[in-house]
Amino acid sequence: MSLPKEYLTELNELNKELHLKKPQDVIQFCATYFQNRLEEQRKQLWNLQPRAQSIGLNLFPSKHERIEESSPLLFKQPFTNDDPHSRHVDEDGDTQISTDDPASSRSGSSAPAGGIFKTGFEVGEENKSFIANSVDPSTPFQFNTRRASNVVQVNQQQLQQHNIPTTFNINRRTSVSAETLNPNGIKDDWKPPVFEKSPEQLQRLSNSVVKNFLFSSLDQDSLSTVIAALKEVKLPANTEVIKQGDEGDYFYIVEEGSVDFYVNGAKVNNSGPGSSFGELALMYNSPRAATATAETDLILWALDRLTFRRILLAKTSKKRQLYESFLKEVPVLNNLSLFERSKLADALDTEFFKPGEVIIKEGEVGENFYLLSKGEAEVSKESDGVIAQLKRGDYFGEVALLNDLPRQATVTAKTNVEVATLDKRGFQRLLGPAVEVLKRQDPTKH
Ligand SMILES: Nc1ncnc2c1ncn2[C@@H]1O[C@@H]2COP(=O)(O)O[C@H]2[C@H]1O
Ligand SMILES: Nc1ncnc2c1ncn2[C@@H]1O[C@@H]2COP(=O)(O)O[C@H]2[C@H]1O
Repeated sequence: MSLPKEYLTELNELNKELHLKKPQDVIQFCATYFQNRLEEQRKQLWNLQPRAQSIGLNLFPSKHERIEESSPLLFKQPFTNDDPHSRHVDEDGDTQISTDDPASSRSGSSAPAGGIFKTGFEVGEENKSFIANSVDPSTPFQFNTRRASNVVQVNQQQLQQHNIPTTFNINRRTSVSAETLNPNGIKDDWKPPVFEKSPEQLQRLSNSVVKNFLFSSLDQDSLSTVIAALKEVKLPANTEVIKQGDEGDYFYIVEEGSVDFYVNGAKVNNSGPGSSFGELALMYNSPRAATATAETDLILWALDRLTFRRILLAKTSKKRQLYESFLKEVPVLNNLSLFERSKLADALDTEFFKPGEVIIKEGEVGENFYLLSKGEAEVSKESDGVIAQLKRGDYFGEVALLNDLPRQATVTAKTNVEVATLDKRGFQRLLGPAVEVLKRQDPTKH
């Protein structure tokens, strides 16, 4: 009998990790590995809550929701007394299920978090009788909702339609502890991993990986931390390194070989030595945006999610963070994918203008495209006077670049103005589907 695909995926991932880390205590390793997977999944589920709510589901029933005697405990993690899925008795003696809202702090049990296996497999007396009741994950999907009558049947098609992964055991009650959802998703007692490296590996790292642009802005301490946390991964050609839709675990830098990227089965990209990939899911806590497959044998350096977020992301992608939310507000960029938007953010520069300053002058050669991020500006023509007003989220300077013409109008700051600028090359390469929209909306043709 063959196992369901999701099980095989989990086991393959574990296998990959075992090969990478070759732990001495295999059982402890597997236990910790699955504990971390579980936390990640719950977090992912939390991110899906808005989408689930849009189809009438609540993945996080209220913390104080009473258990109906007839309702079974939907998922059991039998390792700690502090199990967020367990029943516990609250001050006024009521039995409750703890489904802590991840946005609020951990509450309920006063027992210290046991942590997997730290308690020697203690199972709270209260919990024991429920373990047997855990729902078989192979049963049809059921979400428990907040409503009284309570169980909503959701078929796989509906989940897929709304892009909610069907791979996890949706039958369980989910909980994300506050610990896993602090702003960076980083535990306070977090310590970066350290992978010992031979002089030969260090030499290779200093010849190649450290030259990746992401490392250039790291101070010496951060650089040492990241280098220690990198682990070498050698993979044969045709290996799937990342699968579209999966959760993000590692960020990769290519030392040798080349990688193909596929979105919905179509090849969209290829990258070689010195490049990096796998950052999007880690930055945005989103599912993997593409499948990455080894075109040739590969030597990669992998950086775990937490070190990536805490060190690399914190120090290097200020610009992405700065522009991330603004770019979402720009109507003309609505159709850009997350990938396109973040590449665009990387390429933007910021310029400031005082009231009355000319940003673009009619008749001059056009070099930049502009997105107005702060303030107000006006467009005028010598022949017609003021013809348009611009505010946050508006763009200008596209006409000259699209048509290879001199500037068709003057743009002047009315207040203090901040603009994000994109040079001609970036304009041609990075605006993707937005270019068609810009052409359609050409103000000189209306
Ligand atoms: N066109 C593309 N769209 C999305 N991701 C891409 C593309 N080309 C390369 N990638 C990389 O593929 C990675 C897949 O995992 P992530 O979504 O974490 O990050 C993604 C990017 O680093
Ligand atoms: N009616 C208009 N005619 C010309 N340019 C306009 C008009 N309205 C807005 N603009 C913007 O003003 C910009 C001046 O520089 P560009 O010609 O490159 O691109 C132009 C447009 O982005």
